[in-house]
Amino acid sequence: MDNIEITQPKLEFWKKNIHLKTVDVINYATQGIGLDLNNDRQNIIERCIDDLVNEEASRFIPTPENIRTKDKYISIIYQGEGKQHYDNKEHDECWIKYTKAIAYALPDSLELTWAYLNRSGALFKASMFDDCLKDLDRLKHMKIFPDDAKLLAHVRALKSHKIIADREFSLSLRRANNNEAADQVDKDRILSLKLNYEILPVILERNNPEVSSLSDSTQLNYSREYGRHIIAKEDIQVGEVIGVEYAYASNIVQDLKYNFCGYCKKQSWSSIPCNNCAHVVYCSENCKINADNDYHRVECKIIPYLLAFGIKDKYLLALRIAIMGMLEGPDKIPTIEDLLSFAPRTRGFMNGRLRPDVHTSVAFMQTSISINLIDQECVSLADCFIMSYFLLIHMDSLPSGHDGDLQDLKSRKEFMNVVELIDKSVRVLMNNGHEVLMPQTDDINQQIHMGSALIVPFSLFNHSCQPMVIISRHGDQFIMKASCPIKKGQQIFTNYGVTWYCHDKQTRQEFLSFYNFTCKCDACCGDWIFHDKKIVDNNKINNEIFQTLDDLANVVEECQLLNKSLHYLTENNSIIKPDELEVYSVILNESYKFSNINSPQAVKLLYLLSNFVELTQVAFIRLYH
Ligand SMILES: C[S@@+](CC[C@H](N)C(=O)[O-])C[C@H]1O[C@@H](n2cnc3c(N)ncnc32)[C@H](O)[C@@H]1O
Repeated sequence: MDNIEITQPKLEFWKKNIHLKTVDVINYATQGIGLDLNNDRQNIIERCIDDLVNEEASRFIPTPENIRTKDKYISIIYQGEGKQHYDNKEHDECWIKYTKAIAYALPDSLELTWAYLNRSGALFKASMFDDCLKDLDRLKHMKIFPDDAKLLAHVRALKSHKIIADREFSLSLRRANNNEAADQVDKDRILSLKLNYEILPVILERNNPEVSSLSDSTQLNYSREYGRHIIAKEDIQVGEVIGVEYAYASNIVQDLKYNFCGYCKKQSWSSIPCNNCAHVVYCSENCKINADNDYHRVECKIIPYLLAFGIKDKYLLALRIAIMGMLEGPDKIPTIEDLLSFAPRTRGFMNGRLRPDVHTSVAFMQTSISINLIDQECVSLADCFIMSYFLLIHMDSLPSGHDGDLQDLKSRKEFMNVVELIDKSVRVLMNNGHEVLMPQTDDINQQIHMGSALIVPFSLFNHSCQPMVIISRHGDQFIMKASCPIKKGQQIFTNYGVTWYCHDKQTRQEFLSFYNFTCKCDACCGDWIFHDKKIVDNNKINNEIFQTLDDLANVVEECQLLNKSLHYLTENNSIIKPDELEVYSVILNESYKFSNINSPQAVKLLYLLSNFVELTQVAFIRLYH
């Protein structure tokens, strides 16, 4: 059942065909008549569509069959699978199946009542009593609530309340006896600490007047060589917060879409579904309303079709960005003339400031496509045609009974406008998007890939294989911190792939080929052989950093302590509070005094700090016990 969103063979064939056609056109346009993929974009898009409409096999966009959105029978199947996992005591698997049963059930249906009740049972078994009670509470508002279900719900609620009360009582007893040790080994307590761990939003002390989500210790510059980039206006210490921002738009990968709130991106166990589609859940009514207002009311109707076409997560996020632009209003989507009228440094500024929450700033972000990536380009353009088609159908901009003939569509200006808007969003996202990773409690060394985010001000930073910053995520807020001391006037570089510094030069340059520039960092120019990731893992870091230096006994000792505590924290699955990180930053600031900033040793220090920063983030939790 897990392959509900399978791509259908007819669509596969059509997509393949449309990709092949696009390959021909792009090859001819770029190599044959020398058009530029970046600057002659409109021309290339028009040529692609021209070619498609001349080809009978590509001309009609087929309508996917058996589109599954809310569906009583799918919900029932998931309930059955959930029950099997319940009997096998597989709590995590059981919970996810019941959540899917909730997502697919029709509003106010008997299936929805049973799905909530069953999930409350899974949560009860996994000792998630607060969430269990939330699900049971929802049942009170269900239109269909049979007596046998009512009785079960009532008994479960009573049991949950009793366990919660007993817990509180024993906790207060322990506190009264000051029995810290016993307190620490209480597994339930640790789990509930993690579940309820909230990090307050971080607020910058001094804001940059032009880019308010960056610190005033930074400045936005422009040069021909680097484009827009950020420099330090004053000396910056390790650990100093450089930027704090919410994503303009972000998404959750399909595999994890039932684990997280689709709006605020918190892991959520007692989630509620969208009323119309089965593809998103939320932690609260509030998040549901916000998502609908911002983008989901449009997305909701077309996502099932796009999933049937096998459109990938990144393109779906680009579509979301385009929809947000359309909903903000045509004045927020700049024209070509607007694009040309701005000075390069202040592109997209409004009243002298960059507004990371407004589509205009997104539309002015840098895009550049490498000629080496033709394949990706073709997939991308073909997907843009498909997304534009379904978007227009939903927005009722096409005549009724329209049969998907591209010839007819091509003559419509609104179709071409939408293709161009989505294509632009794809390119903005590819060039500026951030991968969002999350630590997980069961294996702290392996992060999970949660999704992607577009964080406008963070995209003003250029790349270096020796990054100077570290980015962590708290809910939908992203925090950038200095990972090494930065001198006044220096450009501040980030790393476009969090773990790239573990790879050799050739591999790094392959990754970077997409961005169309040659990295001139010391590691690339000097062709350093970066250490293998394993060497820097945990307890091997300490002595290596300082082995060539004689008189650093204190720093070595502190680093060893630091390393030991990291090891301890990792083993015990702990969370570090952001203010606790300060002490580590002090030690690292000291260490950097004795270690050349442009050296592989400095990368080891960076690795040490990133491990700590990782532990300040809430980890992905699975229900094991
Ligand atoms: C996320 S943007 C960075 C901001 C960009 N410089 C701008 O003007 O908006 C990525 C693009 O910046 C440029 N870039 C990034 N790192 C660079 C570097 N180290 N040297 C030169 N250009 C770089 C490349 O054109 C890349 O495609």
